[in-house]
Amino acid sequence: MRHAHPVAVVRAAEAAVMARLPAGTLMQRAAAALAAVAGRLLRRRVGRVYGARVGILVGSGDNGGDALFAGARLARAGARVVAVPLGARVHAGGRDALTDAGGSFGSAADLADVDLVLDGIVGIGGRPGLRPEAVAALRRVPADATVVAVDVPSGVDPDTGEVCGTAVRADVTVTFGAFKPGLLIDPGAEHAGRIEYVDIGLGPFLPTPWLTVLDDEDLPARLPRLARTADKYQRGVLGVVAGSPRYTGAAVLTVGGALRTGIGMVRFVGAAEPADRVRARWPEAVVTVLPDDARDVAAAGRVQAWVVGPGLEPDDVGHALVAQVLAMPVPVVVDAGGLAVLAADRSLLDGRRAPTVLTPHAGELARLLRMPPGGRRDIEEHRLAFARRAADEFGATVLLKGTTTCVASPSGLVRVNPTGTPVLATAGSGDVLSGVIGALLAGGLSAFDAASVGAYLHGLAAQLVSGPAGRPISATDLWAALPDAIPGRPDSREW
Ligand SMILES: NC(=O)C1=CN([C@@H]2O[C@H](COP(=O)(O)OP(=O)(O)OC[C@H]3O[C@@H](n4cnc5c(N)ncnc54)[C@H](O)[C@@H]3O)[C@@H](O)[C@H]2O)[C@@H](O)CC1
Ligand SMILES: Nc1ncnc2c1ncn2[C@@H]1O[C@H](COP(=O)(O)OP(=O)(O)O)[C@@H](O)[C@H]1O
Ligand SMILES: [K+]
Repeated sequence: MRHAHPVAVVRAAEAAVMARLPAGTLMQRAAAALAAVAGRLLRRRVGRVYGARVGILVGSGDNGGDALFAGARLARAGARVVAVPLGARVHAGGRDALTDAGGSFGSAADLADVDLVLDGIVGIGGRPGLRPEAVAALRRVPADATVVAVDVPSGVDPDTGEVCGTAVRADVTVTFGAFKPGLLIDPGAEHAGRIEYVDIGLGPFLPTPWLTVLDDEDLPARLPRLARTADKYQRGVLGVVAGSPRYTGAAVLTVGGALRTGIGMVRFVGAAEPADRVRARWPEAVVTVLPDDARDVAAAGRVQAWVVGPGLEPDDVGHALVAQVLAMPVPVVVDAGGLAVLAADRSLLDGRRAPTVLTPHAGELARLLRMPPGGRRDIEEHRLAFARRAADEFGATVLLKGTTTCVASPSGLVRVNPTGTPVLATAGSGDVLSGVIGALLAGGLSAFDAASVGAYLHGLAAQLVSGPAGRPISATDLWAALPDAIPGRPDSREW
């Protein structure tokens, strides 16, 4: 699992480590690692470091210092290094090291033929937005040069991933001591490129993180345990209230997502038209057709969790369905039409004790939070903050969909999903996701694990089926890929 820490926490840890070490030690650790990564990239690009051309964009702080010391190491290895100062000052030690090693200082015009650029404009001390001279220098960097951001791509807010105006777009970001939230969340994540984490010894001084990213190896221990003696009820039963005469496909997609994640049983409850479709596609689902007034969802039988909302119309019938489901003392995933019902009547969450997972995209969250026009954009630019705010306000786990899916718990924890891919931006893929999360909830996972593991598996399934070239997929393709996305490790699953 990867952890991220905000700037204030990183600074405090750095101060604690620096108090125990000779001055400059941390910067030398950072610069050595940075030079190693840059050297590797140069060898891949031009075959060697000797004679390669390196540009350094140097701001006035320690971020520029890191870049200059790394540049000195590259110059000693024979690279032709030119530094372009962009601030009022230049880190004095770094400046001397570079010139002693044979590097030079120049202007933005000297960047015209560089193979690789180190972005040392600003790091964790940067305020969002770059100054005009930095923007002008960036324009002089050849389009095909390899760009390596030092600690953070300059212009990206390290705590939030926000970008205001121009920001560096890096191929690789070499980050020191801890991941910063802004490297993991779009738009910052997109600017960071591949992230190389460098351990500079802050670990013992960092607190328990509130922001984490799951990795493949975290999954087996976080999946429902499949006991050798399990029967279908012990594995878990999911109730699905989805679809309407107008949106029949959502019901089929959601049920498919749940069945393919692995579950004891799915009970589908809905109107005649989606019910017929579900029965036809998924004979294994147990289907209850509701009368037109949608009374008595609970009569369908006992379940360990519900999904309510995909393809539901937010009319009186939709309201009655969501109200009945949320009144039951089991975990519930609310998606799509269910979120529209909630946006109009937030009192449906009053008095709920069992866990609730809300799965809005930015537009749905803007309506849930009753934001003025433009709210959707605001959310997309501040994804982390809004996911946390919504989780706090609704007392629910909130999975904010989109380019970087963020899962926030009411206790303030966040997991950022690393497996998302834009091929998922296709109608119906969200319906499949709600089924996946529902199955994990019914299997006994906590709301936070079910939502974050669900997003992880959903993204991985999309990657598997679409392949490295990002071939287009449709939502039903995810069904076939889901079992392959779920790691089966006998030792962790009690076979
Ligand atoms: N503190 C430490 O122990 C370590 C810090 N390291 C490096 O030091 C960096 C932090 O250094 P600093 O605290 O000096 O801060 P930065 O170098 O990130 O930036 C601060 C300087 O940039 C200027 N600035 C801020 N926003 C700007 C903007 N939008 N456009 C142009 N200039 C802007 C400020 O006036 C200030 O002079 C880290 O990101 C990392 O690269 C590493 O050497 C590892 C150890
Ligand atoms: N650019 C993107 N990168 C990664 N994932 C994306 C992107 N755009 C959308 N997604 C994912 O695709 C799914 C779309 O869900 P949703 O908006 O509910 O669509 P629908 O309602 O049509 O099923 C979500 O899981 C979302 O996070
Ligand atoms: K930087």
